[in-house]
Amino acid sequence: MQVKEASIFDHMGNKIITDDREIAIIAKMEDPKIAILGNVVSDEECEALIGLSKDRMNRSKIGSRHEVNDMRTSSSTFLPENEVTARIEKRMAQIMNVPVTHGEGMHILNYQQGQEYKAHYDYFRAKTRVVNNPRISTLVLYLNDVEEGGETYFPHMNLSVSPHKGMGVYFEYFYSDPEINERTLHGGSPVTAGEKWAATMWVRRKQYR
Ligand SMILES: O=C(O)CCC(=O)C(=O)O
Ligand SMILES: [Fe+2]
Repeated sequence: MQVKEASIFDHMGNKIITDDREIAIIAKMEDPKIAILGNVVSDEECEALIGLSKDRMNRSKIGSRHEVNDMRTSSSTFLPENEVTARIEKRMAQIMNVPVTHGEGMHILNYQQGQEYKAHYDYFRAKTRVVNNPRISTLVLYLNDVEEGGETYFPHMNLSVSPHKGMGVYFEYFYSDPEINERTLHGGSPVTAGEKWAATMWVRRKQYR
């Protein structure tokens, strides 16, 4: 008998009620669970996060050697904790149904026209050693309306999520069936007009901070 694997994102109904905001569940799919969410952050919060990031952006680094790579041409920064980031991280943790201390913090991404993040996995695929505290889930928030392009796409799922200010996409990849995890391959399509601002929270299985 095929037993359906459990999701941590076990919200029922059309909305998620957090301490300070009602989040809309716009769409979801299973195996892997992917959910499109609305009303995650207010316009003011989006603008505050962009404002806090503007002077901190660095060319994104990826991988354990932290090399600049064509995989990710965007700029990014981890925001230090303050009142705004703490409030939003707490909300993101409630949406993701995990303790906030399991989150890596809020990672802000900026894509200028032509920039992209090629298809990748958010989980670590160490072949030589077991990962002690693996990543299990991701929530990407869109902080502005992108004129054209900049979708988050999942090539194995034939799914592409358009970036709209205040909305987000959740997905998880801790399934015991590796094939399900591999379906979370995703990327940020090139921005073809305008720019894109996004905030990512990656969550670990155990406490991280
Ligand atoms: O920018 C996006 O749409 C995707 C971002 C992403 O994949 C990540 O931050 O891990
Ligand atoms: Fe990612």
